[in-house]
Amino acid sequence: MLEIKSLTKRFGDKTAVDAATFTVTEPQMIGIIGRSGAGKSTLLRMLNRLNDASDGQMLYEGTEVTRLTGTARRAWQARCAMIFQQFNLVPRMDVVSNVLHGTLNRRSTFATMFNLYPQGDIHKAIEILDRLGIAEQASKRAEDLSGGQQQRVAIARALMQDPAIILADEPIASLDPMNAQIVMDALRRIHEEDGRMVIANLHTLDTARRYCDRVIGMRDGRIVFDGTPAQLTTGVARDIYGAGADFSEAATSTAIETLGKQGDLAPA
Ligand SMILES: Nc1ncnc2c1ncn2[C@@H]1O[C@H](COP(=O)(O)OP(=O)(O)OP(=O)(O)O)[C@@H](O)[C@H]1O
Repeated sequence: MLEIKSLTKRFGDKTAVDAATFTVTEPQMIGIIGRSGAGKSTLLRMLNRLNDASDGQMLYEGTEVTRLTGTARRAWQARCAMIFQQFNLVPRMDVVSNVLHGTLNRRSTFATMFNLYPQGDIHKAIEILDRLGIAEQASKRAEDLSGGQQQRVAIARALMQDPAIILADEPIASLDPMNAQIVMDALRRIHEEDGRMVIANLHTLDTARRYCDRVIGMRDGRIVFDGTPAQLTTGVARDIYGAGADFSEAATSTAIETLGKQGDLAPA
């Protein structure tokens, strides 16, 4: 169980996240939506302990994550792996080595210096790449892959840590609609098949509706909606985005929906 209690982040006199409070009792796939600057990335970065909270608490299975330091903090960062909009791979390194980087925090400095990976880890990395449909890219340099393939490598690197939670910060914002769908499908499958919690910042409403069990809406640092996609009416969405009567859901939509409607790809 993940409990977030009044989690707050201030940068100077700017409150980026203002007393965020929510509980996740079972592994769900959660989408966080809101306009640019609403505090979505800051919230995710606090969950992963990349940013320290200014106030509030976060507990996972009863442990106060907000207080962890040193090795315990790094162990937490492995339990909740993070993926980013820009993939954050090492561009000139081959795909499988990028994936094996996901094991860095449990390897000795010596092994890291000489790029020594246990055979078991190499097999595991290939298996994960295979599961994500990109095993044949294993020996290529990361920079030679498409954006969608690179994001799947980043997901594979996250899975190497066997995380309980995957945090995804705008995972499809740089992708074309087809690759966006492939990446979201992969995250959904990982959630369903492995029972991992997925919390994703999404810049489009339709993606959150389509893939998530639960949607959290943020506005000006505060959580202003927490419910199911069905409860996310156009009126609620208008409030979250702080839009006027002329608000159109299409304005927050990527072409994923359009693609689905055209019947080019089966809906997830
Ligand atoms: N390191 C920082 N220093 C100062 N202010 C920051 C910092 N990081 C974020 N902020 C501010 O905090 C607020 C929330 O930013 P955040 O990036 O969390 O929003 P967001 O909802 O993820 O937006 P976007 O979708 O554009 O990334 C913004 O006003 C931003 O300018």
